[in-house]
Amino acid sequence: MSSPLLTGRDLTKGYGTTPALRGASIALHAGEVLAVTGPSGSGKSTLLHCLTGIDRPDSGEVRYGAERLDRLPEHRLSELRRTEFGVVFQFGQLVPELTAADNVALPLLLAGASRAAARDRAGEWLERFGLPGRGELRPGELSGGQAQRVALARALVTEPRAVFADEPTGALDSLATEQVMTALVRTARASGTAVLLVTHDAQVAAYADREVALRNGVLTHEPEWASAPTAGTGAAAGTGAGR
Ligand SMILES: Nc1ncnc2c1ncn2[C@@H]1O[C@H](COP(=O)(O)OP(=O)(O)OP(=O)(O)O)[C@@H](O)[C@H]1O
Repeated sequence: MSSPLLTGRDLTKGYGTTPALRGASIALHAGEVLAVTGPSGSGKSTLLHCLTGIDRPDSGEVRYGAERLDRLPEHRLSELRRTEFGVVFQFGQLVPELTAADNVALPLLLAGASRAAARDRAGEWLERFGLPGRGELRPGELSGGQAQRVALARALVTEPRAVFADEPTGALDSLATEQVMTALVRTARASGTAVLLVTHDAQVAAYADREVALRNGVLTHEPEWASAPTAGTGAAAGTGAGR
Protein backbone atom coordinates (compact mmCIF):
# COMPACT_ATOMS: atom_id res chain seq x y z
CA MET A 1 0.00 0.00 0.00
CA SER A 2 1.53 3.33 -1.04
CA SER A 3 0.40 6.61 0.44
CA PRO A 4 -0.71 9.24 -2.06
CA LEU A 5 1.68 11.93 -3.23
CA LEU A 6 -0.96 14.61 -2.93
CA THR A 7 -4.45 14.61 -1.42
CA GLY A 8 -7.30 17.06 -1.31
CA ARG A 9 -9.96 16.32 1.32
CA ASP A 10 -13.43 17.85 1.56
CA LEU A 11 -12.41 20.89 -0.45
CA THR A 12 -14.85 23.73 -0.78
CA LYS A 13 -14.34 26.94 -2.69
CA GLY A 14 -16.78 29.63 -3.75
CA TYR A 15 -16.58 32.81 -5.76
CA GLY A 16 -19.07 35.27 -4.29
CA THR A 17 -22.30 33.33 -4.16
CA THR A 18 -21.13 30.74 -6.74
CA PRO A 19 -19.97 27.47 -5.15
CA ALA A 20 -17.23 25.99 -7.37
CA LEU A 21 -16.18 23.09 -5.10
CA ARG A 22 -18.60 21.55 -2.61
CA GLY A 23 -16.66 18.94 -0.68
CA ALA A 24 -14.31 17.40 -3.26
CA SER A 25 -11.82 14.73 -2.19
CA ILE A 26 -9.08 13.39 -4.43
CA ALA A 27 -5.77 11.52 -4.18
CA LEU A 28 -2.93 11.60 -6.70
CA HIS A 29 -0.46 8.72 -6.41
CA ALA A 30 3.20 8.80 -7.41
CA GLY A 31 3.73 8.02 -11.07
CA GLU A 32 0.06 7.68 -12.05
CA VAL A 33 -1.83 9.52 -14.77
CA LEU A 34 -5.14 10.70 -13.31
CA ALA A 35 -7.86 12.44 -15.32
CA VAL A 36 -10.36 14.78 -13.69
CA THR A 37 -13.26 15.10 -16.09
CA GLY A 38 -16.47 17.07 -15.99
CA PRO A 39 -18.54 19.56 -17.97
CA SER A 40 -17.76 23.25 -18.24
CA GLY A 41 -18.22 25.01 -14.91
CA SER A 42 -18.08 21.83 -12.82
CA GLY A 43 -15.06 23.09 -10.86
CA LYS A 44 -12.14 21.35 -12.58
CA SER A 45 -9.85 24.39 -12.84
CA THR A 46 -10.75 25.47 -9.32
CA LEU A 47 -9.76 22.03 -8.04
CA LEU A 48 -6.43 22.17 -9.89
CA HIS A 49 -5.77 25.65 -8.52
CA CYS A 50 -6.45 24.48 -4.95
CA LEU A 51 -4.25 21.39 -5.34
CA THR A 52 -1.30 23.39 -6.67
CA GLY A 53 -1.62 26.31 -4.26
CA ILE A 54 -2.43 28.78 -7.05
CA ASP A 55 -5.55 29.39 -4.98
CA ARG A 56 -6.58 28.39 -1.46
CA PRO A 57 -9.73 26.41 -0.61
CA ASP A 58 -12.30 27.99 1.70
CA SER A 59 -12.29 24.77 3.75
CA GLY A 60 -10.83 21.29 3.62
CA GLU A 61 -7.17 20.42 3.37
CA VAL A 62 -4.52 19.73 0.75
CA ARG A 63 -1.64 17.53 1.83
CA TYR A 64 1.63 17.11 -0.02
CA GLY A 65 3.70 14.60 1.90
CA ALA A 66 3.90 15.90 5.44
CA GLU A 67 2.99 19.44 4.43
CA ARG A 68 -0.41 21.15 4.62
CA LEU A 69 -0.12 22.76 1.22
CA ASP A 70 -3.19 24.94 1.73
CA ARG A 71 -1.46 26.61 4.67
CA LEU A 72 1.97 27.14 3.15
CA PRO A 73 3.25 30.67 2.72
CA GLU A 74 3.38 32.06 -0.81
CA HIS A 75 7.17 31.80 -1.12
CA ARG A 76 7.12 28.05 -0.32
CA LEU A 77 4.25 27.51 -2.77
CA SER A 78 6.20 29.26 -5.54
CA GLU A 79 9.22 27.14 -4.71
CA LEU A 80 7.13 23.96 -4.91
CA ARG A 81 5.71 24.98 -8.26
CA ARG A 82 9.23 25.76 -9.50
CA THR A 83 10.88 22.56 -8.32
CA GLU A 84 8.44 19.74 -7.57
CA PHE A 85 5.34 20.57 -9.61
CA GLY A 86 4.90 21.50 -13.24
CA VAL A 87 1.74 23.32 -14.32
CA VAL A 88 0.47 23.66 -17.89
CA PHE A 89 -2.61 25.50 -19.09
CA GLN A 90 -4.73 25.30 -22.25
CA PHE A 91 -2.61 27.94 -23.94
CA GLY A 92 0.87 27.03 -22.79
CA GLN A 93 1.81 30.56 -21.73
CA LEU A 94 5.21 30.44 -23.36
CA VAL A 95 7.24 33.64 -23.24
CA PRO A 96 6.67 34.97 -26.78
CA GLU A 97 10.02 36.78 -27.04
CA LEU A 98 12.05 33.68 -26.17
CA THR A 99 12.85 30.78 -28.49
CA ALA A 100 11.37 27.35 -27.78
CA ALA A 101 14.72 26.20 -26.35
CA ASP A 102 15.02 29.26 -24.10
CA ASN A 103 11.45 28.74 -22.86
CA VAL A 104 12.30 25.17 -21.88
CA ALA A 105 15.64 26.24 -20.37
CA LEU A 106 13.98 28.88 -18.18
CA PRO A 107 13.07 26.71 -15.15
CA LEU A 108 16.60 25.27 -15.14
CA LEU A 109 18.14 28.74 -15.17
CA LEU A 110 15.83 29.74 -12.30
CA ALA A 111 17.07 26.66 -10.44
CA GLY A 112 20.68 27.85 -10.87
CA ALA A 113 21.88 25.85 -13.89
CA SER A 114 24.45 27.42 -16.20
CA ARG A 115 23.15 28.71 -19.52
CA ALA A 116 25.06 26.08 -21.50
CA ALA A 117 23.80 23.20 -19.33
CA ALA A 118 20.23 24.52 -19.41
CA ARG A 119 20.30 24.88 -23.21
CA ASP A 120 21.69 21.34 -23.66
CA ARG A 121 19.03 19.89 -21.40
CA ALA A 122 16.31 21.91 -23.13
CA GLY A 123 17.44 20.46 -26.45
CA GLU A 124 17.14 16.92 -25.06
CA TRP A 125 13.63 17.59 -23.77
CA LEU A 126 12.50 19.12 -27.05
CA GLU A 127 13.64 15.91 -28.73
CA ARG A 128 11.72 13.81 -26.24
CA PHE A 129 8.64 15.81 -27.17
CA GLY A 130 9.21 15.18 -30.86
CA LEU A 131 10.53 18.64 -31.64
CA PRO A 132 14.15 18.20 -32.72
CA GLY A 133 15.44 21.18 -34.69
CA ARG A 134 12.63 23.49 -33.53
CA GLY A 135 14.54 25.00 -30.62
CA GLU A 136 15.33 28.29 -32.33
CA LEU A 137 11.75 29.04 -33.33
CA ARG A 138 9.68 31.47 -31.29
CA PRO A 139 6.21 30.48 -30.01
CA GLY A 140 4.52 32.52 -32.77
CA GLU A 141 6.31 30.36 -35.36
CA LEU A 142 5.03 27.06 -33.91
CA SER A 143 1.72 25.29 -34.49
CA GLY A 144 -0.65 25.06 -31.52
CA GLY A 145 0.30 21.44 -30.92
CA GLN A 146 4.03 22.18 -31.14
CA ALA A 147 3.65 25.10 -28.72
CA GLN A 148 1.82 22.85 -26.24
CA ARG A 149 4.60 20.27 -26.49
CA VAL A 150 7.14 23.01 -25.76
CA ALA A 151 5.04 24.05 -22.74
CA LEU A 152 4.97 20.44 -21.53
CA ALA A 153 8.72 20.07 -22.06
CA ARG A 154 9.15 23.21 -19.95
CA ALA A 155 6.90 21.74 -17.23
CA LEU A 156 8.80 18.42 -17.19
CA VAL A 157 12.39 19.59 -17.69
CA THR A 158 13.05 19.87 -13.97
CA GLU A 159 11.72 16.29 -13.56
CA PRO A 160 9.03 17.32 -11.08
CA ARG A 161 7.16 14.79 -8.98
CA ALA A 162 3.84 15.87 -10.47
CA VAL A 163 2.59 17.73 -13.51
CA PHE A 164 -0.83 19.40 -13.50
CA ALA A 165 -2.31 20.08 -16.91
CA ASP A 166 -5.50 22.11 -17.36
CA GLU A 167 -7.07 21.25 -20.72
CA PRO A 168 -3.61 20.93 -22.28
CA THR A 169 -5.11 20.05 -25.68
CA GLY A 170 -8.22 22.23 -25.44
CA ALA A 171 -7.38 24.26 -28.52
CA LEU A 172 -6.06 21.40 -30.67
CA ASP A 173 -7.51 19.09 -33.28
CA SER A 174 -7.64 15.34 -32.83
CA LEU A 175 -4.26 14.55 -34.44
CA ALA A 176 -2.40 17.24 -32.49
CA THR A 177 -4.16 16.06 -29.32
CA GLU A 178 -2.88 12.57 -29.94
CA GLN A 179 0.69 13.81 -30.48
CA VAL A 180 0.62 15.96 -27.36
CA MET A 181 -0.92 13.30 -25.13
CA THR A 182 1.32 10.52 -26.38
CA ALA A 183 4.40 12.65 -25.75
CA LEU A 184 3.18 13.76 -22.32
CA VAL A 185 2.33 10.30 -21.04
CA ARG A 186 5.44 8.64 -22.48
CA THR A 187 7.84 11.18 -21.02
CA ALA A 188 6.04 11.39 -17.67
CA ARG A 189 6.22 7.62 -17.31
CA ALA A 190 9.90 7.58 -18.26
CA SER A 191 10.71 10.08 -15.49
CA GLY A 192 8.22 8.68 -12.93
CA THR A 193 6.27 11.94 -12.85
CA ALA A 194 2.62 11.80 -11.78
CA VAL A 195 0.18 13.62 -14.05
CA LEU A 196 -3.13 15.17 -13.08
CA LEU A 197 -5.07 16.07 -16.20
CA VAL A 198 -8.11 18.29 -16.16
CA THR A 199 -10.23 17.77 -19.25
CA HIS A 200 -13.74 17.64 -20.65
CA ASP A 201 -12.46 15.54 -23.57
CA ALA A 202 -12.94 11.76 -23.52
CA GLN A 203 -10.08 11.34 -26.04
CA VAL A 204 -7.71 12.91 -23.51
CA ALA A 205 -9.13 11.06 -20.49
CA ALA A 206 -8.52 7.77 -22.31
CA TYR A 207 -4.78 8.24 -21.77
CA ALA A 208 -5.18 8.16 -17.99
CA ASP A 209 -4.77 5.17 -15.70
CA ARG A 210 -7.74 6.37 -13.69
CA GLU A 211 -10.51 8.89 -14.07
CA VAL A 212 -12.58 10.79 -11.54
CA ALA A 213 -15.55 12.92 -12.56
CA LEU A 214 -16.58 16.29 -11.16
CA ARG A 215 -20.25 17.32 -11.22
CA ASN A 216 -21.24 20.63 -9.67
CA GLY A 217 -18.17 20.78 -7.47
CA VAL A 218 -18.43 17.22 -6.18
CA LEU A 219 -16.34 14.26 -7.29
CA THR A 220 -18.59 11.40 -8.24
CA HIS A 221 -16.01 8.69 -7.61
CA GLU A 222 -14.61 8.35 -4.13
CA PRO A 223 -10.83 8.31 -4.12
CA GLU A 224 -9.13 5.06 -3.33
CA TRP A 225 -7.30 6.26 -0.24
CA ALA A 226 -6.08 2.87 0.74
CA SER A 227 -4.57 1.46 -2.41
CA ALA A 228 -2.46 2.74 -5.25
CA PRO A 229 -3.89 2.21 -8.73
CA THR A 230 -2.27 -0.10 -11.25
CA ALA A 231 -0.15 2.16 -13.46
CA GLY A 232 -0.20 1.73 -17.20
CA THR A 233 -3.79 0.64 -17.68
CA GLY A 234 -4.91 3.61 -19.78
CA ALA A 235 -4.81 4.10 -23.53
CA ALA A 236 -1.26 5.35 -23.22
CA ALA A 237 -0.24 1.91 -22.05
CA GLY A 238 -1.19 0.65 -25.48
CA THR A 239 -4.66 -0.70 -24.83
CA GLY A 240 -6.24 0.97 -27.78
CA ALA A 241 -8.46 4.05 -27.48
CA GLY A 242 -6.78 7.37 -28.05
CA ARG A 243 -3.94 6.02 -30.12
N1 LIG B 1 -12.35 33.85 -10.66
C1 LIG B 1 -13.65 33.51 -10.63
N2 LIG B 1 -14.58 34.41 -10.27
C2 LIG B 1 -15.90 34.10 -10.21
N3 LIG B 1 -16.38 32.86 -10.49
C3 LIG B 1 -15.50 31.93 -10.86
C4 LIG B 1 -14.09 32.20 -10.94
N4 LIG B 1 -13.46 31.06 -11.32
C5 LIG B 1 -14.44 30.13 -11.48
N5 LIG B 1 -15.65 30.64 -11.20
C6 LIG B 1 -16.93 29.91 -11.22
O1 LIG B 1 -16.75 28.69 -10.51
C7 LIG B 1 -17.40 27.62 -11.18
C8 LIG B 1 -16.36 26.54 -11.52
O2 LIG B 1 -15.43 27.08 -12.46
P1 LIG B 1 -14.18 26.26 -13.00
O3 LIG B 1 -13.42 27.18 -13.91
O4 LIG B 1 -13.46 25.68 -11.86
O5 LIG B 1 -14.90 25.11 -13.83
P2 LIG B 1 -14.30 24.18 -14.99
O6 LIG B 1 -14.93 22.85 -14.80
O7 LIG B 1 -12.82 24.26 -15.00
O8 LIG B 1 -14.90 24.88 -16.28
P3 LIG B 1 -14.28 24.93 -17.80
O9 LIG B 1 -14.23 23.50 -18.28
O10 LIG B 1 -15.30 25.75 -18.54
O11 LIG B 1 -12.95 25.61 -17.71
C9 LIG B 1 -18.09 28.21 -12.40
O12 LIG B 1 -19.43 28.45 -12.07
C10 LIG B 1 -17.33 29.50 -12.63
O13 LIG B 1 -18.17 30.46 -13.24
